[in-house]
Amino acid sequence: MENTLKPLRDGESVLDLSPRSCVGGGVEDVYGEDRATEDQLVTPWTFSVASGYSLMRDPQYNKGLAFTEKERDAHYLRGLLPPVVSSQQLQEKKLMHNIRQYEVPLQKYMAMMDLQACIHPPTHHCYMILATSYLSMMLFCGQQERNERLFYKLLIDNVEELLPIVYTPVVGEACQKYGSIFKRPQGLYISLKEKGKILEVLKNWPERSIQVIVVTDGERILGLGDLGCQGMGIPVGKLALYSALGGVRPSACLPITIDVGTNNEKLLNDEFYIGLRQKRATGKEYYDLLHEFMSAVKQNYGEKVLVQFEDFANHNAFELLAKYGTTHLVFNDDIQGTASVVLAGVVAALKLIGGTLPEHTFLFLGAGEAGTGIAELIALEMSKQTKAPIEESRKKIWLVDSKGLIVSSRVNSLQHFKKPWAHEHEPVSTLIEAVKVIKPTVLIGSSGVGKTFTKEVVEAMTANNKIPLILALSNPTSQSECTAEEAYQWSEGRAIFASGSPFDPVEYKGKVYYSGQANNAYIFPGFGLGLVMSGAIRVHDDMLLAASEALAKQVTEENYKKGLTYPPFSDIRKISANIAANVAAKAYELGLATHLPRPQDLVKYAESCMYSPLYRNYR
Ligand SMILES: NC(=O)C1=CN([C@@H]2O[C@H](COP(=O)(O)OP(=O)(O)OC[C@H]3O[C@@H](n4cnc5c(N)ncnc54)[C@H](OP(=O)(O)O)[C@@H]3O)[C@@H](O)[C@H]2O)C=CC1
Ligand SMILES: CC(=O)C(=O)O
Ligand SMILES: [Mg+2]
Repeated sequence: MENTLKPLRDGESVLDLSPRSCVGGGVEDVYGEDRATEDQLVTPWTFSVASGYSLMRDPQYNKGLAFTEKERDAHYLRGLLPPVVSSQQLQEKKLMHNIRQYEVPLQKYMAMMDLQACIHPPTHHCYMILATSYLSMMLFCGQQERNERLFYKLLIDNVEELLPIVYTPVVGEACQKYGSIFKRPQGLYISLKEKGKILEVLKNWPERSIQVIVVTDGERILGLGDLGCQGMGIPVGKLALYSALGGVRPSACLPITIDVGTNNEKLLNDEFYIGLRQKRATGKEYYDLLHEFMSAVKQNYGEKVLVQFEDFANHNAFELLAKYGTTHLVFNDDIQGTASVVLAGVVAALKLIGGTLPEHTFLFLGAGEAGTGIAELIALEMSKQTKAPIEESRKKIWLVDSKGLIVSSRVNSLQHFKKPWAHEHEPVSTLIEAVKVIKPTVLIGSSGVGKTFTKEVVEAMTANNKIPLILALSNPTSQSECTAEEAYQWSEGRAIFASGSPFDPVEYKGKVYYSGQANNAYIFPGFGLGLVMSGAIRVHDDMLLAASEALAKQVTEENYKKGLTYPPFSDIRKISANIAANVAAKAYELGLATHLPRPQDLVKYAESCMYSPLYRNYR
């Protein structure tokens, strides 16, 4: 297609529709038409109110059968819809019924994705139609009726049923099969091919007011390893939760996958693979691309856009967080979000297992992002309580990696993030030995390897503790260190158990046991909302503690009676509002908030900021 539209400024896209006044007072020549000489071609375009067919095909505004009689008249919808006028509730009932008909979870995932908007057409009722590109987008997207508000209504109202579908565990399978199930693009793909042009690529995204970006490079997708470009399912899923659980407007959310290749041979040889067919770029080439990306993000969206790093491999994750933590509003969900959710669960569990946080001894299987991130936040909280130096608190926390217990004799060969945990101890090579010699009161799995909490390990925990606290954090379900059933059976019903991916209640010796879901999904939506609503410019560890404290406070007596250390996800909007308020309060206290003056009642303010999926009436 010949397109000679001349952007006004370097890299500025044709889809930038925000009207600007120019120095002389008129409207800016955004599309370069006034400046075009006679020999230059200009694309004819028109502003139009979305109506008729295009309104039905716009996922942000589509209501399907719920368009009212008045709207059908006003928006040229007569005849395009059958006569019945449905309510959103009835649409929801029908769709839930349809989704429940699918027996295969991946089919449910695909049905949900078919409903969700993936790319927002140009924003607002008033938008530009470029005949050629818009038509081709419509054809590309297929004829599926997409309806963003209905998607979020379903997810919010049926969160416990649908969370495992759009999030872990099913999203893991979706990523593994992404190439085969791929129908239309979701999110923004930035590959090595876009090197030097990332700012332009960002400008191709049709939304301008972005508040939260979730970005992955696909190298450590859940516990499934390197899925390359197919990791896109994760940012898409995380951002769906940002809107559904945390109330951040969907149009303000931008999922991004950075494709620097993959070392996954299976994908490289898969004819349906959607990413770059090359080995991963590393070193300078990798960091230069990431730097260009981070600079372009700040240039395009400003200082207050939140960038959430997700599922990067640990050899890059810690470095990126340290590097950009001082210049950007960044947050690593796997290191920091996980830490906050686990600390909350442990603090809440103290009511059931007894003792204070510093009185407990922790043993981790897995010393990567999640393991060391959690360990550090627990140590920080212990130190706040005891007023002892953090080095002292760390001594209560032990970690096992693939080579055994992390001890001082290994210090020289350890990655930097493991070094603070190299305590004085003789070498111990297995988890079971470590449980026997360290005698932890809390056992946390963050290894990404399933079935590693064996019967022997759980029995050893039970022998040492009246009520062992066992957290199997690895995702998806196939990678869980043990199942809920195993935890209750092997501990003879004594364990308090929570896991990264959900397990159904378990009946053991006539009693029903409920396990919680220790997943950062409790934290990041509310945490992000708190940052956005306060206009925070940096993330601080105390904000993670604030989020954790707010979550722990939401556990009720009724939850405790069931053995739960997390509140149910069905209350998540209320939980997120409380987390957001606590995080925002900390941002104001630390002088990191720019949204001034500080709202008096931050919980109410958080609630008032939250996106609602209810249909709007169109004039
Ligand atoms: N529930 C939740 O909210 C979250 C769950 N997770 C899950 O946690 C898991 C780990 O994630 P992350 O920390 O980022 O991954 P990393 O790759 O950073 O760390 C994995 C760690 O596990 C260790 N490990 C691997 N295999 C074994 C083994 N057989 N025995 C002992 N240790 C082993 C590795 O050892 P070595 O260093 O020697 O290679 C490494 O220390 C994933 O499954 C992920 O899905 C992550 C974030 C949030
Ligand atoms: C939950 C999550 O972030 C993970 O498993 O990576
Ligand atoms: Mg993750």
